[in-house]
Amino acid sequence: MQAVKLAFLGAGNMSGSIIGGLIAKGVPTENIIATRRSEERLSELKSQFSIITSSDNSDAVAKSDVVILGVKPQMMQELCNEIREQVQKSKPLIVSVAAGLKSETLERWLGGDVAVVRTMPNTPSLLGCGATGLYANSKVTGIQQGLAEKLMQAVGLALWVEDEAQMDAVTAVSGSGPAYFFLAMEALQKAGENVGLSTEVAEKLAIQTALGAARMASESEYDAAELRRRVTSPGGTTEQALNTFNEGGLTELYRKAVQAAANRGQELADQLDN
Ligand SMILES: NC(=O)C1=CN([C@@H]2O[C@H](COP(=O)(O)OP(=O)(O)OC[C@H]3O[C@@H](n4cnc5c(N)ncnc54)[C@H](OP(=O)(O)O)[C@@H]3O)[C@@H](O)[C@H]2O)C=CC1
Ligand SMILES: O=C(O)[C@@H]1CCC=N1
Repeated sequence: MQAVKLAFLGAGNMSGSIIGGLIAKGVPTENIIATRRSEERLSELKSQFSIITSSDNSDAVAKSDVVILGVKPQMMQELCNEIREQVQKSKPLIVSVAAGLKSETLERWLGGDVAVVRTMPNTPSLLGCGATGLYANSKVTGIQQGLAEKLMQAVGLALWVEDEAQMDAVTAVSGSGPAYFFLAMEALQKAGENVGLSTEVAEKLAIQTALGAARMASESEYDAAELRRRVTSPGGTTEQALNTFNEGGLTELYRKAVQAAANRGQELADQLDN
């Protein structure tokens, strides 16, 4: 990754998280160009990361080996129109982080015969704790595939899917997933306040408990179900809480929520593909 020139087009929340994660891993800041339309936000990015910033997307493409498309799905066709000519000239590897949009659609918007890796990262990439699903179209060479994998591995876990349709499932589980856990922390904090804790104490306990549970699930030889059982004393306090979650249909609620997110990915693809 050290010598690879990277362009992040549309460097907002998601791309900013990847950029931060890459810099923390030692990727040279002079090899990273980030674009946005807002000059104010560009100077914020420059002062935050000391990277090269620009509002000229085509010029950023011309100077890069790998181009990360980081705009919202609804803005993607406009961006592709803007960079198509340069992409056809210099043929960089295109990496999309957009939800829903299929690699075939992106390739067509970019004029055809373009190597596209569709990815679905998440914002914990900022801390090197990301989780990214990747899918490569048929134009991606082995070397480019390795490059995309290294890029995402630098900021966390990177897993390839063989069937592009699974990218909507990845989006629904890990792309959107951090928000589910943030919501759980918010809810646990509020519930803690309800049983008498101060906001500050409830917040700290909720966050540390989430961190501890995630680390245990990740590092322990036991799976989450066994770890859960080990907290749950028969006739004890946890059992009462878990019974309440079960009565409220928490597992079914997760199923529905993840299904709704996956459906939305598909819907976005159908709406935007033209
Ligand atoms: N947020 C998340 O957790 C995740 C997001 N994603 C995907 O990442 C993509 C971006 O999401 P997110 O980072 O949240 O969105 P943001 O709005 O934070 O970032 C996108 C940025 O793109 C810039 N932009 C829009 N059009 C252009 C253009 N033509 N040229 C240059 N810059 C442009 C905008 O900045 P300005 O107005 O200054 O131009 C905008 O802030 C989406 O496709 C989403 O599906 C994927 C995984 C997780
Ligand atoms: O909410 C979204 O559409 C994007 C994709 C995954 C996370 N954020």
